Amino acid sequence: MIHKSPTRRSMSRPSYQQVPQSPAIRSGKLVSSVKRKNSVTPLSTPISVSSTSRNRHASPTRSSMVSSPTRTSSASSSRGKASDGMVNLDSVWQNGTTQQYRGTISVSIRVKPSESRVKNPWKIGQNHTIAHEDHGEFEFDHVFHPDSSNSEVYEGIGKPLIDRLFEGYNGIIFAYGMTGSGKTYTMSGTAEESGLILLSVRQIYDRINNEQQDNTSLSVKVSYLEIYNEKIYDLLNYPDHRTGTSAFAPRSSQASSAAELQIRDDSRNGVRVVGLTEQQVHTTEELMKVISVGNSNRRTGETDYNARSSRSHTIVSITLTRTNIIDGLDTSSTLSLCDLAGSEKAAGQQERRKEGAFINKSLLALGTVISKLSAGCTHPNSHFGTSHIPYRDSKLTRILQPALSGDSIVTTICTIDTKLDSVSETVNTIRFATRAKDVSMTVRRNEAESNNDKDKLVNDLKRQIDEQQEIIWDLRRQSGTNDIPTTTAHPLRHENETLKTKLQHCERLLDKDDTPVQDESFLEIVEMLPAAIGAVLETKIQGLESKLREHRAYNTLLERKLKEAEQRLVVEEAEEDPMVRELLKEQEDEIFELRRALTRKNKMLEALQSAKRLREGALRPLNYENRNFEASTGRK
Ligand SMILES: Nc1ncnc2c1ncn2[C@@H]1O[C@H](COP(=O)(O)OP(=O)(O)OP(=O)(O)O)[C@@H](O)[C@H]1O
Repeated sequence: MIHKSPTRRSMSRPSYQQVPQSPAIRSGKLVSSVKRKNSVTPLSTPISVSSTSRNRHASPTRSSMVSSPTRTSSASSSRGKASDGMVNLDSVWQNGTTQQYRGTISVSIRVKPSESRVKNPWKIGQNHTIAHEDHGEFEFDHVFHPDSSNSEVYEGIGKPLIDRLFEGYNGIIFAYGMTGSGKTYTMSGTAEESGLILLSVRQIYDRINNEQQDNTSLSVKVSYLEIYNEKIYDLLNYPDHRTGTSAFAPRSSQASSAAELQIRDDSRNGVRVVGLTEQQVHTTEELMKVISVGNSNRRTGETDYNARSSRSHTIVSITLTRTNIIDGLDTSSTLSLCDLAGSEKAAGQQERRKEGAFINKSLLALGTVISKLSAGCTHPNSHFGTSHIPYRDSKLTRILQPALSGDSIVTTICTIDTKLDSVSETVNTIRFATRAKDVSMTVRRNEAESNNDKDKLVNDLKRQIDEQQEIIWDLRRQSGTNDIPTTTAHPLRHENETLKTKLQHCERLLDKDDTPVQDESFLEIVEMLPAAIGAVLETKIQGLESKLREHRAYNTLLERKLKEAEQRLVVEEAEEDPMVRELLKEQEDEIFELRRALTRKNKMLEALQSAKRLREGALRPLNYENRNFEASTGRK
């Protein structure tokens, strides 16, 4: 049995009382890190409006969403905290002219009524706590009992956000929970009981009608989109949309007739869904009629837990613009109401299985983003650094990126079913809620902007587009093609890589003095260069080669001289030695003696030869006739 509060709570104002910490809260296995003493109750923050601010629209870059542990401690300091647990005004001031909202994501749990008579392991405490026998106790901004009405939920989480909307803040409420747990019931309601969307719209028009002043005009626009199987559709722009409440049209015919919309980065809003229609509406009835048309186009189907289950995530965005007729200044703020598709275990039907896979994937992406934000990944002083937040992992997180990055006050209503067979899904939802509660944010109020500001912005953007277009054309001209087909992009990239490696190799070769210029890679690169550069490079190389030759020749000369010098040195060194000197002297004497002996021998030889000639002359008379004959003929 679910433990109910003895008396139905009065919802005339949100209950933000300080709840004493029960020991059970700390002993639970899954204890929420949200401690009342540190908790900032965002939507109860009384913020007054400065009418003098003229800054431009708040952009996600100027706001931030950070992990609460570091933020809440300062936000909930005694200076900033009022006696009822609310945050005091001075904790939300950044400087004299600009207002900022500071707090954690507001997280509430709504428990679906159960008809089961079986003993229930869940216990609901006084407005803020819920406990499970095995999983422990958890604490949130609100825990709505099974008998709470949509009006009570609206009073608790919707109305404070409408107040912020009129102060110029963007706000988002998203319903999260397993299939059949009551998300659509909460957001859209039934014929008998209005949901948060209708109640919010009523409140918006009530305030518009009460606040219309002579010099201001308030206008409202609405858009309605759906994310189905990771594709975005405009629910207000279906070519064959049907009015009425029956949304059980064949899914395939709906899908084929609707145009898928794309998301683009946008300098002004962070992210933009291109082509999403916005309809101007003037009354509650008109707005609700538009939403009902959108609902008729929404995809629904039967799951094991819900006969009419929403198979897509939907976001209704209501933009309120306040225009000062005298000075033409506009202030716009947007309330987004988001009904997420429900998480579920594997479904039986193939179509449901496919949808379920997309739904679970995007919810997982949302869970990861929330986890990272709660871990303080965006906090500059955190040890997590500025880690990557995977917003791009799904269309849902991409669309929610600006809101989760700090451009909106975020409120989550997590619906749970306490049925026994849903325990694991419910615990998962509670886990998600716990992490979301740990995400704190600083949201800046949208400021007034004039038509002149807008014109300037438009002109700036147009100029940027023109400049970028020019750059694209230049690049295309340089590449010699108007378009590089994606099929050739990969090989080109590969070739580019190879050339880069070769070039590096060549650079290394050129670093060495004795590079053989015939190196294959080197020649290949030179050949590929434009003719003019190739010629210059070749001339340079030839010059280097000739210098190299000169250096080599000079080197040889120097080496020879060095060798000679070394030899001389050896001889000179030897001559210094007395023994060697003695030896040399002896040798010189010997040489002298030998030369003298040789001279003597030569003289002796000459004497002998002369003696021989004399002897021959002495013998000549015996051959007289022969000598006469030789004298008469001239022959010897
Ligand atoms: N708080 C509630 N009080 C009464 N009935 C409820 C409540 N919550 C849900 N229901 C009923 O439970 C059924 C399922 O609810 P609902 O369609 O809102 O679930 P859901 O979470 O949107 O599911 P899905 O993710 O499958 O779309 C509906 O018949 C709805 O009327």
